[in-house]
Amino acid sequence: MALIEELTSLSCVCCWGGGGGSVTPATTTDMHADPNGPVYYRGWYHLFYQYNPEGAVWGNIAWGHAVSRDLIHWRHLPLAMVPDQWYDINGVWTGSATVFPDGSLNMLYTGSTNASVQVQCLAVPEDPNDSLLRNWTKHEANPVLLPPPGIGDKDFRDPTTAWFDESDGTWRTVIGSKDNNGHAGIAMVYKTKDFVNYELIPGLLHRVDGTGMWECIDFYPVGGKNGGEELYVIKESSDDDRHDWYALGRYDAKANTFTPVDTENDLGIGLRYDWGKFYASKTFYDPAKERRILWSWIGETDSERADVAKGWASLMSIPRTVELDEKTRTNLIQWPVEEIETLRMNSTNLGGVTIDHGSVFQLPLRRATQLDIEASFRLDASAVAAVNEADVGYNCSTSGGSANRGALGPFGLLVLADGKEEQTAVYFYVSRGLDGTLQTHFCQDESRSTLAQDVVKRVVGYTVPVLDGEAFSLRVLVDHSIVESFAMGGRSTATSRVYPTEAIYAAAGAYLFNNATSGTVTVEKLIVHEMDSSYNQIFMSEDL
Ligand SMILES: OC[C@H]1O[C@@](CO)(OC[C@@]2(O[C@H]3O[C@H](CO)[C@@H](O)[C@H](O)[C@H]3O)O[C@H](CO)[C@@H](O)[C@@H]2O)[C@@H](O)[C@@H]1O
Repeated sequence: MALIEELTSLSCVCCWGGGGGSVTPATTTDMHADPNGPVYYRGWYHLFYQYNPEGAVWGNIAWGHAVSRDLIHWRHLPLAMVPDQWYDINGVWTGSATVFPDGSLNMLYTGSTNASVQVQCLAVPEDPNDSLLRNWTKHEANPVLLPPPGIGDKDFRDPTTAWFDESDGTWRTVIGSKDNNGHAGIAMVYKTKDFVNYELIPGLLHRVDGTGMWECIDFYPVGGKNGGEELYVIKESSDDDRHDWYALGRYDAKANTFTPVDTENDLGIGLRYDWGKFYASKTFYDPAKERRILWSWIGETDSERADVAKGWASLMSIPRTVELDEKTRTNLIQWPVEEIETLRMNSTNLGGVTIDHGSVFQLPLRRATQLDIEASFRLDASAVAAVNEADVGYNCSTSGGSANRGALGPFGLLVLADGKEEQTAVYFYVSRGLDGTLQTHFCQDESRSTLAQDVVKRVVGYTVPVLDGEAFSLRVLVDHSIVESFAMGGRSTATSRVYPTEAIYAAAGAYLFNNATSGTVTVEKLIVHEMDSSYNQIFMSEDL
C-alpha cells in the first residue's frame, strides 16, 4: 500500500475528507470528484463537488459544498444536494451555475434516475438571501430535460453554465454526448427562456470522430481585449482516456457551430489543460476580480484498496486563472490564482547559479514539503549552436524520462526528493528537428516518485511554445503529495499525485539538475517560497 505522509494541506482546497492534518473530516471515509457549479455569490466563492459521503470510492453521489472568501481558505458546509428523488436517486451528478443579471442564480445538473437514465434537473437556492447557499430546492418540474431521440440514455450529461443570446432572448446551455457512428464526441446546444422548457437547436455545436463520450463540457470566450479577436474555448473530459482536452475556435451563434482555429488541434486530439492527473474540470467567471477561474478533480493514482484504507480519495487542484495567450493565440495560459501567494512565508533567492552538464545541486532549504518555486533557465548559447544533429521523436512519456540524456536536456528541478530513492522531476528537454528548429518539451517524471508498488507512475508532458528570446520558465507548487507545475508562464501544465515514502518531512528536499550531455544551464531566476497551510475546516458561525 502506498503511504501518504500527511495531508496535502496547501493544494487541498477541497480535500476535506480526512487524511489527517488540519481538516476535520465530514465522515471517516469519503470520495471527491468533479467540481460542480463554482460561483461567486454575495462575497463568497462557492465550490460544490461530486462527493460520496459513504466511502472512498465512486458511488452514492451527492453534492459536497465549501465556501471561501479568497479561494484559498475553505470552510465545509453540509451537503448541498443528495440523491432523494426518483430522477436523481442514482446520483446528483455534475452541473453548473448560471448567474442572472439581477444577481440571482440557479443550478442545472444531471440526475441519474431510478432506471439509470441521465436527465437534466433544475435547482434553485431555497433562500436567495443566504449568501452561503446552504439549502437548495429541486424544481417541481424535474426532470426538465430527457435524452433526445438517437441519444443513449446513459450518454447525456453535465450541462454547462448558460449564456444569454440576445438574438432571440434565450439562454443556451451545452450538453455532452457521443455518437456511436464514428465513435464521435458531440456537443448539443439547448435554448430555454425559463430553464424548465427547452428546445434542442438543430445540428451540433461540435463533433469529433474517434473521441468518444464528452463529459463535463465547458464553453467560454477568451481574449477580445485591446482590439484582439475574441475566441472560444471548448473543453471536454474524455470518458475514453480520462483527460481534459480543449480547442480554441470561433463560435457562430446563428449557425450554432464551433470551428477550431487549427484542425490539427481540434477537440480531443491536440491541446490539453494539463498533461498529468486532471479531470472533469470546470471554469467560472469571477466578477469580483474580472477573471475566469479553472478547477479540476485530481484523482488518486494508487489503488482503490489504498484509498479505502486511508479513508478518503481525491482532491481539487489549486484554482487557476485561465486566459488566452495573446503572444501565441494558439494556447491558453493557466496560472495559480494570485491569492495563493498569501500563503508564502520564507522566501529564498537562489538565482544566478550555473549548473554544468551532468550535475545535480541541492537547494539549501529549511523544509521542502510545501513550496512555491519560481525558476527560469537559459541554455548556454554555444552549446545550442553546436548541436547540429537532429534529435527527432522525443516524447516525454516514452523517451525514458529524466534519466535519458540528450545534448540539450533534461534540465530542471527535482522535488519531493530524498537524494537517494525518491524524486519527482520537472524539466525541459530541447531537441533539434530535421528542419533545424528547436523544439522544447516540458515533462514531469513520476517514475521515481515513490517506492510504493501499487501506484501508476508515468512520465507526462508535451511540447510547449518558447518564443524568441524567452527563458525556459517554471513555476512548481509542491505540497507533500501533489506537484502542480506550470511551464512557460502557464502555456503548459502538469499535475502529479505522488506518494513519497522516504522523501517526506525533513527528508524531502529540492534540487536543480542538468542531465544534458553538453552545455551548461544558467539559472537566471530561482526564488523558493516556503508555503503555509490553508487550515481548511468545518464552517463555524464566526466565519460569517
Ligand atoms: O459522478 C458522475 C459525474 O462524473 C462524471 C465525470 O467524472 O462521470 C464519471 C463517470 O464515471 C464514474 O463511474 C465509473 C463507474 O461506473 C467509475 O469507474 C469512475 O471512476 C467514476 O468517475 O460516471 C458515469 C457513471 O458511472 C460514467 O459513465 C462516467 O465515466 C460526469 O460525467 C458525471 O456527471
